[in-house]
Amino acid sequence: MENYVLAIDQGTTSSRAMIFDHDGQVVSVAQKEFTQYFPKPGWVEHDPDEIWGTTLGVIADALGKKNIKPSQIISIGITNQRETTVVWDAETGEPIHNAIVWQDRRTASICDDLKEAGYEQEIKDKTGLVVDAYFSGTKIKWMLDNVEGAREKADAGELRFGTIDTWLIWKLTGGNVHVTDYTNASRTLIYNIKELKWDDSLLGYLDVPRSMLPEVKASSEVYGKTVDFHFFGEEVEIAGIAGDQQAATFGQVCYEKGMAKNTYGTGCFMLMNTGEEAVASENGLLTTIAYGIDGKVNYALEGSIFIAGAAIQWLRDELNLIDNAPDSEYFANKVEDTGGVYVVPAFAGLGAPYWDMYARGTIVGLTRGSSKEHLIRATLESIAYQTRDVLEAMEADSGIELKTLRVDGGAAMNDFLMNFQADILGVEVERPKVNETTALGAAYLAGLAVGFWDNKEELVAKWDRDALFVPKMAEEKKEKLYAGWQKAVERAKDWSDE
Ligand SMILES: Nc1ncnc2c1ncn2[C@@H]1O[C@H](COP(=O)(O)OP(=O)(O)O)[C@@H](O)[C@H]1O
Ligand SMILES: O=P(O)(O)OC[C@H](O)CO
Repeated sequence: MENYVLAIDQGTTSSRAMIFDHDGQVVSVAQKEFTQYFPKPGWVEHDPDEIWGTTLGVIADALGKKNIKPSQIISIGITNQRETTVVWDAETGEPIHNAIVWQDRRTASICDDLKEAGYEQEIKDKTGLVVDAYFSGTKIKWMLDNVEGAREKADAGELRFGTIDTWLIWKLTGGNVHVTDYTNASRTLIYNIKELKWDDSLLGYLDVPRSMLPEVKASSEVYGKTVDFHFFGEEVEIAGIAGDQQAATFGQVCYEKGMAKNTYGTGCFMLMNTGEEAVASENGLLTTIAYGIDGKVNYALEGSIFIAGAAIQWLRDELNLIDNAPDSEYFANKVEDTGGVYVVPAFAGLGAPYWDMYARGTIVGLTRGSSKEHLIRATLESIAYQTRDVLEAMEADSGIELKTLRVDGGAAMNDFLMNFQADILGVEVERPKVNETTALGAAYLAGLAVGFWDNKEELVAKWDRDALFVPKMAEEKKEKLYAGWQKAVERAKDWSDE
């Protein structure tokens, strides 16, 4: 009977299970959306139990659809929305609060306090991150300070913290294993990415007790086994962990220094492998761990864009301009251009390279003739412009001029967007046949750990191109359009005073 690797891809809006064969092809997939809670403007929460429930559900569905027995699953890889923070009671396993999601802005004032106290440079030097509400550290502090009794319990060693990988592994192993990997730890604001350890000074600044923290491991090794009860009678090894953007980098086989990928999902995240060197950014990017495998750690420069595909969901759900995301391509193609309209989707502030927690969404350039089609096209184009902002920073920081950008994720299926992306970057854009590179990367990590695949070279040979988008736009037009975008961004900055 054939063996497979199971990848669990726990994303911002849905949980997915994907089963891969030895060729790296998707054999079965199941997906379930879950509830997004917006208790106040700028706040975003998930229910950790619903995340767990949907995860178990999609595993069962993916197996059931193709009649695959759990005994055929050789190992499990986990990849996850990053930074999203869960704190639970070690004894009961009950979360003390909803998960605070990466997009949540409630801790902006904690970040301001850290900056005022003069910790910004030290935090950047140690963690590779900027001080922003995006990362887990301030979210942990908020929970300990605001949930009744939490601080006392944390001080007594009775609470556990985890990003979503850690939470799922805790549940899958029946509360036996409390781990994370380098990539997820590197998003917390409390982990020293050069010394590879939780940092006592940073923990002190945020009042986070060390007893809450998971053990940090490589991205590809056996962490533990599922308990029988949850995994339908089988104990299966959990053998891969990576944050979703790092997993996509691994699935896109960007193993060489200078290779980069951009994933167009809820947000948009470009990562460039910088090899074994942690390159400090001078231009508003993050330095992060790409993966840790075979006793070595590879670093990446990252440009994190908070809102990309989510802006298309906004067109669909809030403005009711389209019935589904792919329709955006149809409407965008009905007009020659946006008629001068720019949409800056700073719904959750602006991430790289601006890092403005107080920016908010803006539409500029409207005239009496502006139409639904113009607005839809401008929203799609905003994803490409944000990517150019990040690419410029990345080329400046790395000194590497990118020839080709590998793309993936839901919105990378939009050919209009990919053509415009190539045009506005002046760089070729290539899309692989397996667009689910996030899950694929997690599967590769889990498969390598148990010998299902031998080495990275074997994986490189499996990468196959679906489409190549070549830049065609005249230089002058490209730069004029981009200058308009930069002007629009200025209008979105520093808007909210909450
Ligand atoms: N054809 C499309 N054109 C534009 N956006 C799309 C298209 N298909 C999906 N999307 C957007 O991509 C996102 C889903 O991509 P996915 O990779 O599943 O994201 P995530 O893992 O963040 O949930 C949604 O925000 C959706 O609006
Ligand atoms: O769930 P995604 O794919 O939108 O990814 C979210 C990122 O990990 C946030 O850092």
